[in-house]
Amino acid sequence: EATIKDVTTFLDQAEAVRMTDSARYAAMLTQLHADNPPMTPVQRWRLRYLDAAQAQFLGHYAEAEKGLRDVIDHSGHPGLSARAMGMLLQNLSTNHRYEEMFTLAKRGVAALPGLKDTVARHSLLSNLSQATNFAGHPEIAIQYAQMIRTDLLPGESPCISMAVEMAARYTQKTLASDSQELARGIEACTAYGSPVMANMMWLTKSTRLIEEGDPEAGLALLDRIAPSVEREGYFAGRAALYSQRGNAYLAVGRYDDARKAAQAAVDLFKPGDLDNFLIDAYHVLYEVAKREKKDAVALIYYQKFADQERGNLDDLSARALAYAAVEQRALLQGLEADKLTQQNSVLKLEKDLTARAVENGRLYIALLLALLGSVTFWLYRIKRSQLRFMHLSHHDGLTGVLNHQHFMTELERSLHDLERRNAPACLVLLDLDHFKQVNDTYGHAIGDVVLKRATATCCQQLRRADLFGRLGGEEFGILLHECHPEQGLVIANCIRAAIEATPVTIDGHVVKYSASIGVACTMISGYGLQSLRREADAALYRAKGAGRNRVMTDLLGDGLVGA
Ligand SMILES: Nc1nc2c(ncn2[C@@H]2O[C@H](COP(=O)(O)OP(=O)(O)OP(=O)(O)O)[C@@H](O)[C@H]2O)c(=O)[nH]1
Repeated sequence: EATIKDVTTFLDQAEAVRMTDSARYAAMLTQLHADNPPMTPVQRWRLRYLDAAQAQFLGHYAEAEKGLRDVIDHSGHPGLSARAMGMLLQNLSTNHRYEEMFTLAKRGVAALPGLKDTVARHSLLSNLSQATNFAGHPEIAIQYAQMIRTDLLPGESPCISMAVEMAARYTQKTLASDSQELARGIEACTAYGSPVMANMMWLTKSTRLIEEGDPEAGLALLDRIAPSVEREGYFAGRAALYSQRGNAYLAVGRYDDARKAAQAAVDLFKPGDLDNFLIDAYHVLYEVAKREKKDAVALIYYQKFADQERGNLDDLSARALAYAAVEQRALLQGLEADKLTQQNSVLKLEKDLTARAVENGRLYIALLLALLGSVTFWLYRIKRSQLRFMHLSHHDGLTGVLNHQHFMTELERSLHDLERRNAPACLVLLDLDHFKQVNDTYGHAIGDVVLKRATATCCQQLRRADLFGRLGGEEFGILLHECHPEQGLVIANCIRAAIEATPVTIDGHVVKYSASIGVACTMISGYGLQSLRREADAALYRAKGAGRNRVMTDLLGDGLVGA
């Protein structure tokens, strides 16, 4: 043996002879393991697959299954995994694990569309074809087989597709021994160099010949292919060869040969095995024993034959049931998926609706808040303008103190209040002196400034509780709360002095001015508004008359304070 130079090439070569030269294939695998050259992960997975294939070929099913499942689940190589699936289908079928087999077949069908590797595709399709044929659906098996043929590249052999199609046609009972397709299939596989598959079709042909009533021709054919079947060592081929021979010998009356052939078939199997070929073999053994009048032996073989046939019938229905179960499950899963999608869309709709309701709710709240805000704002503005109007209607526009009307109203209210509490107060009337002259000399605008300044000066002398108002023109009124006449006189004089001491300076002009003040107090003139006002007016009049810039009161004895 030459040393392995390129592992991939070596693996390719091994795979190429797998179906055509079993012995060489086995030798190549042995060499690869012995040399153990360095390998890439993909090369290792290929070897794992090829080892599993060999284990399966030799009937070591558990070992084969382990390797194949490993490749399917862990190689991460779609082509290799598809081929492993195909081989595992055969494995499971041989071991009557039909539900697992059809479940795997479903997985294979699902993997088909994404499978670019044509070799892997064809391998998977051919195994799917065999699996469905086995399940009693040869019509679907034929379709899978034909899918391979329409997919063939120029120069590629139709051998495999023909072989699986012929198997399905046999199940369908639409195949005659002299069928053109069968002849073409045998031709294709012979040309392809696959004696294993050519032999299986030869065996189908011999079966049909015997069934059609020509056991001589069947026997001749079996004798012709026997060396090749033996050489290839394919288990199913040998079992078919021996049991067919048994049938043919029985049909031509060569009982001894028939018994030997049938026994050879039985010997291939282990006790407890169930197989189609065993039905035929035991049937032959029973018939031979019966014809040789060995009744006890015949009875034993009849029992075996009956067991096999019943087992086979059970197996047939088990396959059909398993197939149906897997189909049903797939259908159910589809329905479940549909239902889930529907439920999901309903849930989504509900979620959308809820979200929208929440959104709407939020919008309403926002609108309400905005409305409330604007109402509050408007209320505030209305209130503010109301207050402003009130202020405007109660105060003098130029000086900011109470206007005449409001001063009089407040004065009356205060006097009532003071009277009730028996508290003293003084009414002060103040009139700027010769104000006409100020206006005439400096103009009206400066007259206004003087009025404002005089007001501000007065305010500085007053307490919070005191009332201060402009009675008109340059005349002002002040109510001094909680104030005795002597106090009133002092405060009035302070105001007068402050006004005199605070001239207005405008554009370099110093505008001097003064005020005359009349004071009337409740302790002398009483709480009556009219009398108090009258007395204060009289005092003011007296102040003017006495030369202005002075304070006069209603005090008896006319105690006057001059400037
Ligand atoms: N600048 C200005 N002048 C005013 C205002 N209201 C009244 N007057 C003026 O105040 C002057 C009042 O003059 P009179 O009543 O003759 O008295 P007076 O000149 O102050 O003389 P006596 O009161 O006798 O000292 C008038 O010339 C009015 O036009 C005002 O709001 N602004």
